Amino acid sequence: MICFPNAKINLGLDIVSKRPDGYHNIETVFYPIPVKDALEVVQSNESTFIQSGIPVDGPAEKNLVIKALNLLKSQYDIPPLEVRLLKNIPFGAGLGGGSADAACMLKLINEFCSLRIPQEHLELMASTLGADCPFFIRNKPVYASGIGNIFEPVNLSLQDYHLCLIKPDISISTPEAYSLVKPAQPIVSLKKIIEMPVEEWREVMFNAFEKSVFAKQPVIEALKNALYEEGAVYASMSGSGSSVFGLFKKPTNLKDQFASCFVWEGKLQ
Ligand SMILES: C[C@](O)(CO)[C@H](O)COP(=O)(O)OP(=O)(O)OC[C@H]1O[C@@H](n2ccc(N)nc2=O)[C@H](O)[C@@H]1O
Ligand SMILES: Nc1ncnc2c1ncn2[C@@H]1O[C@H](COP(=O)(O)OP(=O)(O)OP(=O)(O)O)[C@@H](O)[C@H]1O
Repeated sequence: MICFPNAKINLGLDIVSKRPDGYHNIETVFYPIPVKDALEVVQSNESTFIQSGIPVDGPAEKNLVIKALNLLKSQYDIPPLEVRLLKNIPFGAGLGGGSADAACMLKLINEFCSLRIPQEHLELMASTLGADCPFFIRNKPVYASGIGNIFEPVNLSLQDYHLCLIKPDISISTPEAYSLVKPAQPIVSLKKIIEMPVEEWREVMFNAFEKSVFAKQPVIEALKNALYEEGAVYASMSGSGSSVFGLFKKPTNLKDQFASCFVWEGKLQ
């Protein structure tokens, strides 16, 4: 059985407060994007893990896919499986690729082994694997609060827009990015801002990580500015970086211009 874990972008992100557990309450809008890994499970005599594409550092048991499998194994009877992961989504990018893989693994095994775990329970299990993980169980545009795990539907479709996503050869550590931001209650909630026309987002919507990440890595800010110069209606860093994205009314062809970066261009769904 095979599935294709997709990445996300954050449309706006406020870091509202620091919690006693060290995490931060945030508000953001998650939007799924069609940049995808491939994840396959096959019944086997022994448990194996084969990883290809962009190499993920560390041993198999540290991979979020295997962490998700081991979490299920601790609660359910799962036969030995061969797991294959083809990694295309860059990490250290703010695209939630590892979380997407973990959430897809939970859903895949739920189906493959007919475990019948309800969605709410899958979301709870996912939240133990990472703050971004529960979103990928739903994988629909949502307004998120809490640590990014409390969801409300948003009436938002970007199907008419073309996405240009650029990840420079820089990785950002998520804990470090959080530690550099002073939390603040937003003046206007993102819940209201997201209802405005996309053309107005540039003036009112922002990602609270940008200021400190741009100060440390000015290249990322330069990429965002370049997207506006190319005609983006809205451009932003995603999550804690280092990727930036632009929403365009027309298809873009910027691969050659940013040849040293990972670039993905295509229509949103
Ligand atoms: C930046 C975002 O991608 C925005 O969607 C997420 O908030 C990050 O989510 P994630 O990578 O799944 O985060 P986790 O793997 O759970 O946490 C990594 C580290 O990030 C920090 N962290 C994460 C999420 C959050 N709401 N507050 C935090 O302070 C914590 O230091 C934590 O130890
Ligand atoms: N399946 C996986 N895919 C990607 N990274 C993984 C995976 N499993 C474990 N990791 C580890 O997670 C780290 C990447 O996490 P990180 O949070 O920086 O990346 P991200 O997927 O871009 O998400 P974020 O949106 O939180 O930035 C990698 O350095 C790697 O060691």
